[in-house]
Amino acid sequence: MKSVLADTALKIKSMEIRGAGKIAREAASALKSHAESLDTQNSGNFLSEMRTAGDILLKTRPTAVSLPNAVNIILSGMDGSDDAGEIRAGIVRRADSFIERSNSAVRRIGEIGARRISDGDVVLTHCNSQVAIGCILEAHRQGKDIEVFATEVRPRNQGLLTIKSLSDAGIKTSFIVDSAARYFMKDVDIVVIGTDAVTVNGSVVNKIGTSQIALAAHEARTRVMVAAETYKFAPKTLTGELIQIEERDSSEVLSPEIAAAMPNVTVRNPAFDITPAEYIDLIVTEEGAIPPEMAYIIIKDYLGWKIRDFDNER
Ligand SMILES: O=P(O)(O)OC[C@H]1O[C@H](OP(=O)(O)O)[C@H](O)[C@@H]1O
Repeated sequence: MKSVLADTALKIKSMEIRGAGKIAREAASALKSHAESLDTQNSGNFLSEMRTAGDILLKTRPTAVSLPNAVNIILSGMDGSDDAGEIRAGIVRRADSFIERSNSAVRRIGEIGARRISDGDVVLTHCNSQVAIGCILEAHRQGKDIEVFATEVRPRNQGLLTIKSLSDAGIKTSFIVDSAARYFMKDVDIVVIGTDAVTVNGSVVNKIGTSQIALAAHEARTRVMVAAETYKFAPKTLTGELIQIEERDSSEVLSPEIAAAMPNVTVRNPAFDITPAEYIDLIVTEEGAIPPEMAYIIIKDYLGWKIRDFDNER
């Protein structure tokens, strides 16, 4: 039988488990199960098994920083004890607390973000972000009469998940192809999106196509609001490290049979792009709404990362 950890890693890689927040919570849960399943009493073996488990999860998808942040939160502090039982209990405690804090952050962001959506607004969203949709659903729940444009999100069509949630909630929704975003931007009051990573300079890494939408929004003077739990802020960008943009398999875009007939064609399939801070009005976190320029403060003062924390990684 496959272990929960191996199963979760596989599901994250294949995108059966997807969405930056969910990836982080499922990784936390898998680390907890793994810790509970290890029957070794030797603390050295226990630590090394857990570090290997963390590495397996980290190798699944490279962009969403919620994943390394979750792994780091759960595995940090393991070295403080030489009692395997105590280490296990610490991991279980931190995993439970991470999952609880994540769920409550999603709810809190929904409440804060909904205040920025007014009665009568037309909202555009891209991809399938639980937190971004949470803001839209909460605005609707408050009785605001809103309408949504939701993009298709080629090649994985996450837009289908989004329109299902919006439709189930009774929200009037227009489903559009990704390339129609600029065409409709004149009708949109606010773009509401999620993120996989926020860098120290306030850039937002999100599903491919986001930066084009933000550019069109900027041109049309339409506001862009990003919903982001604080564990989506990328500490290593403090050291100048860049976020790795995942490039997924070409078969997601073009079937191998069709591709085989065109040997001179290469499919490029980046899953994310980067939207600079100047195209973003506001980032809504569970700690409140902030301008993107405050990302540095979130990473350094709120999350408590210091540049010397990375000294031994040089
Ligand atoms: O955490 P939440 O807000 O749900 O999702 C955040 C982001 O994660 C998704 O990535 P993918 O579909 O896993 O590649 C999308 O880019 C989405 O905007």
